[in-house]
Amino acid sequence: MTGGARVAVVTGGANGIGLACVRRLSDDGFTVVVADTDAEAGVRVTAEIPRAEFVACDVRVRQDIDRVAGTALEIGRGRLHALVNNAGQTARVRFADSDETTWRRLDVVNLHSVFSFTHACLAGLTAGRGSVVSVASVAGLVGAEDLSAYSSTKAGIIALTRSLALEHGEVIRFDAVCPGQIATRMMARVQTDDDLRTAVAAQIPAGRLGRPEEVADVVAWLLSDGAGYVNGVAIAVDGGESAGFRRLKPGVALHDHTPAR
Ligand SMILES: NC(=O)C1=CN([C@@H]2O[C@H](COP(=O)(O)OP(=O)(O)OC[C@H]3O[C@@H](n4cnc5c(N)ncnc54)[C@H](O)[C@@H]3O)[C@@H](O)[C@H]2O)C=CC1
Ligand SMILES: O=Cc1ccc(S(=O)(=O)O)cc1
Repeated sequence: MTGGARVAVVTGGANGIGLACVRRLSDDGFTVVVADTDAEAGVRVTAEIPRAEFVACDVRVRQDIDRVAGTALEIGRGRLHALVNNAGQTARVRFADSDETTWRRLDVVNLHSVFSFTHACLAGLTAGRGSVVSVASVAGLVGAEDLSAYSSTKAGIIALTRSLALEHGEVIRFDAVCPGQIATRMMARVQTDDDLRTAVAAQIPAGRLGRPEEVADVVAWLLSDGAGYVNGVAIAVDGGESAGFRRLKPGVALHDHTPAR
């Protein structure tokens, strides 16, 4: 890169995984524009993290998105180097009990926002030969019981990522990360309920929930020159949870083993 600041935009960057990405990208020398609805946390981010600038933004609102893109392009003098589409919400509900409102909310916040933000930033990313990482989920790689609306939006993010990699691969790289169970407020119940946490940890080969910083490390790598030939991938960051079936209990196999004769 020649001259000027390297500029990144992180949506949902005021808390959780997004906040860890903002910290990490700031450490890597980026000026980071943080787009989030949480103004209280956003003000803290600006005060505490060098080169971080908060812009109040609801990712459902196109005018808000254009304001964020405008701020980033002003800082980067027309060039944008990184976009992290991270803002997301969840809804835990049986499919039979789910309703239009829930499906529309998750569709607009989780998936449509990736279209809107990427579209608003496309010219700047082209000028800056930038890269985009979108935060999907392992729930978008496999299914997830009681999370049908959520997992559908995350599968959509992965398909959109791959399609954009095909359309723009000579200039912009598009990748996705697929976190497993990460200790943020989205996972508040798992963190406060000891029995639940033990049960969840038993499903994960790593034996524990992930940390937001462990997702941010992979996001930062995907945005770096070290990943310059990586495009259109969806990387699970899940302690091995999506690798396959586990034993039900330590020492108890999933099936009886009948030795071959
Ligand atoms: N925590 C986990 O275990 C996992 C999280 N993810 C994904 O990671 C991303 C980040 O999640 P977490 O950090 O866990 O959640 P979080 O709830 O800690 O943080 C989400 C951030 O997004 C912001 N946000 C929500 N709706 C917004 C909107 N309409 N406009 C602007 N900002 C908005 C919130 O204010 C918050 O700052 C989400 O896309 C989530 O689906 C994926 C897999 C697992
Ligand atoms: O992406 C993984 C994920 C996200 C949310 C939830 S829940 O809504 O807290 O159950 C579970 C897994």
